[in-house]
Amino acid sequence: MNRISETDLILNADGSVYHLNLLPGDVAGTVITVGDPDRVGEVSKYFDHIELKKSKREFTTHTGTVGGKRLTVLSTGIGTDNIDIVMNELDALVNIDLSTRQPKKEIKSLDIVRIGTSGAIQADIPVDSLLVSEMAFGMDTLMHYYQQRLSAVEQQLINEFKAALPGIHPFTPYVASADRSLIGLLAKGLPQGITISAPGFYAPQGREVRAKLATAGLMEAIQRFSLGTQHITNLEMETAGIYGMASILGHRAISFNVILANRITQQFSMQPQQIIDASIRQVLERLTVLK
Ligand SMILES: O=P(O)(O)O[C@H]1O[C@H](CO)[C@@H](O)[C@H]1O
Ligand SMILES: O=c1cc[nH]c(=O)[nH]1
Repeated sequence: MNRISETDLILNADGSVYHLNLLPGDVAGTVITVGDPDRVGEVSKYFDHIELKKSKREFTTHTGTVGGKRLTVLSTGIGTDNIDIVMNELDALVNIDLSTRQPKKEIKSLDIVRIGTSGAIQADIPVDSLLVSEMAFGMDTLMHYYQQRLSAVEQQLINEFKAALPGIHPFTPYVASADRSLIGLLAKGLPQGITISAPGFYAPQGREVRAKLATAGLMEAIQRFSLGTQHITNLEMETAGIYGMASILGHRAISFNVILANRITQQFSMQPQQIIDASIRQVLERLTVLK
């Protein structure tokens, strides 16, 4: 195997990975990702013990333990361009020998659990509820730059999307899925859906403030889209990238969406911080089943 060069994988002077600023021992086998750096402390305040706090740019990391289980919570910032960095650098921390710059013989699989906020696009999904992304459409371009092997269902989803929105959506999205075993372990009793990870918060999620939307009817067409009985349930900005990168690198990923807005009923949560806090507690409780 070729040595990975100094410009393909950049390390800081202390040997830490370039953006996350972390060393291999800093990361637990289960990593909770959140978008907002301020949410990292909102998760780690429930840790019994915090062993590490590091920060660089939008990437804040706390590692500690809850009930004897070691956990890392890490902020990704907004968008899948950051997810490209987070997933590659997390993977390098566990699967590349940073001194020899060679991939390790035994490849390790991380459990990556996103706790993010999201807007629902079906009227019957209540504001303040928690929803798990079973699959996700990436409306950005990240996974088009990687070799991605699609399952039959993922390919069908792309085909159906192209057929249902001809000339309405400007390009073909990519699709990626949650890890089935994590869905089985962590999602019991929660609604599941198909998430759209959008490359922006405003027009890419159908919001018109002053700048005009290029395509009338795009959000309505997305809302109507179905694969059998499944619909697109919600919009956010990272899940498809996390699922796509986890799948090609051999990690398990699952994304929990705290529904703060319903775009159809035009409601926004009256108590977002309390709802996010309750969701964090619920997800931490669910994580106790992981080894
Ligand atoms: O609450 P987080 O995790 O940041 O997630 C959602 O909120 C941000 C937009 O406000 C985007 O990152 C979107 O995915
Ligand atoms: O509507 C929403 C709410 C949270 N995050 C998003 O990306 N969209």
